[in-house]
Amino acid sequence: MSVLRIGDKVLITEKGKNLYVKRQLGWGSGSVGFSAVVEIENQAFDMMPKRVSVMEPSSHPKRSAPARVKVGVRLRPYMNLEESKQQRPCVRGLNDQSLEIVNWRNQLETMQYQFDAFYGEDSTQQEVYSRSVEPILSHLLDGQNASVFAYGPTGAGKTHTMLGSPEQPGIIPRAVKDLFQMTRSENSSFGAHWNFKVTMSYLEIYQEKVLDLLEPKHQELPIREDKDKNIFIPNLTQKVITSFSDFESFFIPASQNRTVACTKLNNRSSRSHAVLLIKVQKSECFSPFRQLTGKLYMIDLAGSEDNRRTGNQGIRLKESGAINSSLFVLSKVVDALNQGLPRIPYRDSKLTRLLQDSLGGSAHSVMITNIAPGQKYYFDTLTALNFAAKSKQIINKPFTQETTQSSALAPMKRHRDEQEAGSAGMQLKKVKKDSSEESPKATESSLSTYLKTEGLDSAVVERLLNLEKMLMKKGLKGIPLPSTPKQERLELMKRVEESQLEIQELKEQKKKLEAAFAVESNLNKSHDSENSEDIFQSKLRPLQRKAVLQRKQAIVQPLQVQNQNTVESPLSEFAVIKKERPKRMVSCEGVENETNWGINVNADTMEQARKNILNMLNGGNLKDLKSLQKIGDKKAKLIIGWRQINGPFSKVEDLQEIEGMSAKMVSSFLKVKCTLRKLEKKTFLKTAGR
Ligand SMILES: Nc1ncnc2c1ncn2[C@@H]1O[C@H](COP(=O)(O)OP(=O)(O)OP(=O)(O)O)[C@@H](O)[C@H]1O
Repeated sequence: MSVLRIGDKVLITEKGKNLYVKRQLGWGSGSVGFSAVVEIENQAFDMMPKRVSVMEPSSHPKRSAPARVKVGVRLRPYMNLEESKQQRPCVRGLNDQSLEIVNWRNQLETMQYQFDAFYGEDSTQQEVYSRSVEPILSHLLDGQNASVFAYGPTGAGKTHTMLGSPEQPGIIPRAVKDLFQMTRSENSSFGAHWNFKVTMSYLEIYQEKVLDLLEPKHQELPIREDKDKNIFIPNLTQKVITSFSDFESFFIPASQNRTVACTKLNNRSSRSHAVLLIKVQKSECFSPFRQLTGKLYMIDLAGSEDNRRTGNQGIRLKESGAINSSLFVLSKVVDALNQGLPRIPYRDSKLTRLLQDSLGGSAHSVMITNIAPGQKYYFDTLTALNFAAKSKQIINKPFTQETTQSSALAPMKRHRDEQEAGSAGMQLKKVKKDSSEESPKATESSLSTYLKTEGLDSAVVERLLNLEKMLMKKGLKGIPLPSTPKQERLELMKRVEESQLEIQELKEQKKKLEAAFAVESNLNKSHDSENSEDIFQSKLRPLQRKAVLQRKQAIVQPLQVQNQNTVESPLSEFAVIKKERPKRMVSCEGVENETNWGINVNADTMEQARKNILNMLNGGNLKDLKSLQKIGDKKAKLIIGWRQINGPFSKVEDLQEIEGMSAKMVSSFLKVKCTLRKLEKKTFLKTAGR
């Protein structure tokens, strides 16, 4: 291999495959060596995972050239004159790509670094933006991801670079403005060929918690990964924005939610990493109805902090610990990527998990490393420069996120997208729907919730009926189809059909049950009002008839009285008579007994009993009521409760209005069988004792 010079374009072909070359380079006195990627000439990534549309295989899968992480270094000016007079800067720019810093081991030497861009103290916001950021924005409209992040020690100018001020707007406002401009000009040059939908989300990672800045919630949000290894945050608020002023209306108040505090090194020091996500969805208006989705992450990292100098204590110290440890993991990730390790520790911190796509992932990434000029920042600056030098070796593998919709569904989906993008007044509702879109698996939440509860017996009828009502109201065609993959959509349709069948079956079952219930209650009435002979004419089977009879007899089975034809009850309301025809009885144990006794209740007695029971129902206390047969504590309380709400019972039948009181039970009161039994005992015992 021949000797290469910096900037040389290298292309080594091995068995028809292109490779790219890394080599060790040294600058200046040669005291520091670090590696740099000389150049990448590609076509070399044939083995890259091929993204296939989840809706329908795209006819034009697009792969992009591998893209190295681009690194720019920005040197902040001295912030006050005093400081600049007292200290000599420790860093010096050499040209628009390189700089040098004094070697602390040997004051006579400097260490030189080369990056994609170097921005000196006098650099403007516009310069940083147009050189480092603007070139990657076009990838978004091609359905690729991009990310820009500011890294560096506390107080070095990260927030200034990313956000800036109204007078000196930073990367974020400039990029958003340009994105809208780009969508407009794309349509003006190609006619209204594409429909654009732009959304934004904004979050912070504070003490290892992901928090929504657009709609702050109390709990942290989880980070998830879908089967295609895309990172997403379920339930993160997503706002549809149609203009830059729309963006500002959400972003400015949300920025106030970010955790900022005063430290010795910065009056407004960011205590969290802030991540702004802008998603651009581009849907083709005509066949083949392609849909391209590009995401732009703009990240203002919290600065690394040397707590001997920040003076941090208490909560500030805790925050600082979280910031430093996540930045430490970030540097481990970069090391692992550079060493080609099989395991990259993305999962070791929330920050690296979110940056997974930006470092070693699919995004076109730009890192702006901010450094400060003062001597007191020397070691922070050195650390930051070394991190930046390592990062620029990372190769990302961008791809185009393209799907093709079937022509039948595309206009429907487009219509829905247009509605969503067009009506600013619906933002809140949209957010909920849109946030779930972050997950390619998630579908319209209401429908999927419905499907999940489908199996529940108690709720199923009501839910199915609601669905049916909805279908009746709108008709299947009226329901906007969820933005799900085709297969999932077909499944949903199938389940709706099944649900309708189930509704039908349930309705039929309900009818049958109602009919059966009606028969049973008629039967009960007839049992209670007619004499036992009628039972034999009923539709009951012989064994059942026998059992009913026996039950009846068992209840009225008299006591120890024998050899008496009639015994007058001392209360004289009840006449206990001896039946002419002995009846056979089967006891519970199945032993046949014979008894001669039954009770006949005359009409007057019945009327009297009715009054007595009514009096007891209206005036009886808990204990009195419990003395009635089959009335336990619960039912007695219910009777008292009913009385308190509805006033006195006007007739004994009112009891049926109480839950658990059947017509049969009421009827048994009327026949006074239960009371009889108690009275009989007393009476006959007394009589027998006479
Ligand atoms: N290039 C610049 N030109 C003018 N002022 C700057 C520049 N860079 C930073 N500043 C100023 O320096 C101060 C610190 O900057 P900034 O808050 O952006 O630092 P930071 O790196 O975000 O700090 P932290 O990590 O603590 O949040 C601010 O007052 C900012 O306005």
